[in-house]
Amino acid sequence: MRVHIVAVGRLRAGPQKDLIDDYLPRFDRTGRGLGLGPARVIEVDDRKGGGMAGEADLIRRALPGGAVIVAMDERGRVESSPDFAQRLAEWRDAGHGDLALIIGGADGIDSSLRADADFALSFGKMVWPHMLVRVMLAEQLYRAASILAGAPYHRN
Ligand SMILES: C[S@@+](CC[C@H](N)C(=O)[O-])C[C@H]1O[C@@H](n2cnc3c(N)ncnc32)[C@H](O)[C@@H]1O
Repeated sequence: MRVHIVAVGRLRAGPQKDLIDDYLPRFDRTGRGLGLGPARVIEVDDRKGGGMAGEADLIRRALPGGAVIVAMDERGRVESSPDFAQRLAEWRDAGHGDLALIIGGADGIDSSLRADADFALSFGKMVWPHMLVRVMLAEQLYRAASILAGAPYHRN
């Protein structure tokens, strides 16, 4: 199952990009034997100032057809890392070829797009900066693959 992190804004070179460039290849390597990956980041940038609706349009166009759609949303469901790993495995086992995880911009994800998502995943009730959510998601994907592979990265 290919993984697409669809995110608003451009991430410049720096520590956050370095972490993503570390975690996603680790996810790819660990997930390869599990039918997970590769993972990539698709950045969308609404330069025309269309607000959340404009961003939602760009995001919709970037979504692979038939993908499971997950909205990253502080109002969504909080899960343990093992539960998230199990959820990925269930989507994979159900035969889904693509998983898209959407991270909104400063104003969040347009309500119509949130309503269309198959699942809303929360990293807790606090609102995090979207660039940090990218890093956290990349790490949780790697952690999930490690859990499913029985690798020692995750310790309870
Ligand atoms: C700065 S936040 C925008 C928050 C905005 N107030 C809203 O109503 O969605 C940017 C994006 O980061 C992600 N995000 C921020 N905090 C999150 C959390 N606790 N759990 C999951 N995603 C989060 C969401 O995708 C959100 O759209």
